Amino acid sequence: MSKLRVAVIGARGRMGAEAVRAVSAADDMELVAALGRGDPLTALTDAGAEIAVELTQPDSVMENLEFCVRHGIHGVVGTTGWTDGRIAELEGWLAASPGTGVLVAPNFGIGAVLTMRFAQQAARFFESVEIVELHHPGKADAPSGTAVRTARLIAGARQAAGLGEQPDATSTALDGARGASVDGVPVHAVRLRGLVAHQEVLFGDEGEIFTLRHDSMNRGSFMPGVLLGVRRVGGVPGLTFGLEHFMDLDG
Ligand SMILES: NC(=O)C1=CN([C@@H]2O[C@H](COP(=O)(O)OP(=O)(O)OC[C@H]3O[C@@H](n4cnc5c(N)ncnc54)[C@H](OP(=O)(O)O)[C@@H]3O)[C@@H](O)[C@H]2O)C=CC1
Ligand SMILES: O=C(O)C1=N[C@H](C(=O)O)C[C@H](O)C1
Repeated sequence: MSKLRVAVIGARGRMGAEAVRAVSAADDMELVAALGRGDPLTALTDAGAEIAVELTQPDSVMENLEFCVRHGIHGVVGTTGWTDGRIAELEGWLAASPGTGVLVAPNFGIGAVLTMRFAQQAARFFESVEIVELHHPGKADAPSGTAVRTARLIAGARQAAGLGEQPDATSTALDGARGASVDGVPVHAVRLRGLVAHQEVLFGDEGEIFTLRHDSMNRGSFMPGVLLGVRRVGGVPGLTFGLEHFMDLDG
């Protein structure tokens, strides 16, 4: 069987370097290009890349994806900073390139995907919920893409269950003390040397606290998810948002 021809964009970064190692070590994949900042995107077509793993920064990802989609190169995207406007733009490019697939995964960690699913399930049972995400100080964005996605899933589940706003007497709070509100869910971002990527979701109700916590101790933790995305994305045209769609979570 022929190997999947894979490129990594952002190959010299923390995640990109790990992805280069993981793809190179996978028996069913061939690393055909490894691009850093300043390298021309035409290196992807020159190398005959079928799938590009995109691990750059929010200010670079759109240009890279537009090139990939227009050239029929499937994308496996870990880069964060996704807004409704950006998703609509990406969907527009995909509509003009039928057969091309892009996976955008806010988090490739299997445990992080499960945390999001369990948080969505738990949301309707608790009056209060807050998210604390904790990352290394080199992280460009705050709050994390994972925290934003988790908050939106929780908010959707609360709304579907008919829950109203959470009780919160903020009138005396110092600016920022209650975190950022993502669809009504407070999100707190910690940046601390020594951390990699961590998240806690705290649910509270009368007399009980329910906490979900996930810890990525190193970036190798994201690689099984990246490789799963690479193997699956070519068979799923259009946009897939979230690695859970490539996992049999209910099986
Ligand atoms: N979905 C997931 O599971 C995960 C997602 N992430 C996300 O992935 C992204 C990368 O994270 P991380 O590796 O820590 O960040 P880094 O800053 O370590 O790496 C990003 C790399 O991309 C390079 N780069 C920037 N623009 C371009 C471009 N146009 N073409 C090619 N290379 C480019 C940067 O170069 P330069 O240094 O010159 O700017 C840098 O080497 C972030 O958005 C982060 O949030 C991170 C971990 C897990
Ligand atoms: O920048 C990181 O490190 C991470 N970014 C992603 C995010 O913003 O959610 C995934 C993970 O948290 C690590």
